[in-house]
Amino acid sequence: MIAIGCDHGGYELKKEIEAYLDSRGLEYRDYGCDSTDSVDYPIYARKVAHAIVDGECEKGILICGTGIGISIAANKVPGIRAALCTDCFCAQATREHNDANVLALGGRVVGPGLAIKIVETFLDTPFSNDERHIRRIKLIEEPADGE
Ligand SMILES: O=C(CO)[C@H](O)[C@H](O)[C@H](O)COP(=O)(O)O
Repeated sequence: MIAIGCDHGGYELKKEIEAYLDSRGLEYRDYGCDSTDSVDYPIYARKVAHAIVDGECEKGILICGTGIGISIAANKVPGIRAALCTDCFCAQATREHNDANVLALGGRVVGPGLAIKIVETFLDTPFSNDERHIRRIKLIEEPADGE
């Protein structure tokens, strides 16, 4: 299950991404917002982040105007690794290296065609399970003694 959320700056792109997920038969839960009326992105970032850390969803997609504010807010929730991506190289790398569990996008930055390729890459790329990447991800949550 994929958790998806946005603010008003990401609403239109969210609907495009949902149509793509529907076309692939991928299940998702929409945590809002529900229109282009102005709202506050941290609320939706937290809803999606908690859906993941509480185990309701495996991955999340968050969209605001730039993707910046909503990714900063999501990354405040322990266990969330939200990656703001503007290209497919970063989407692939953040899955392989960071085991990112949230993709953040800017609805005012990337067009729907590129955004959907980024979503596809993010969802279809597995974590590498490489020892060095596992070690670094653990260090994000639990810094080593003396740091
Ligand atoms: O938080 C953001 C920037 O980091 C998002 O892009 C928001 O969508 C943006 O700030 C909203 O701006 P608005 O002028 O209130 O539409």
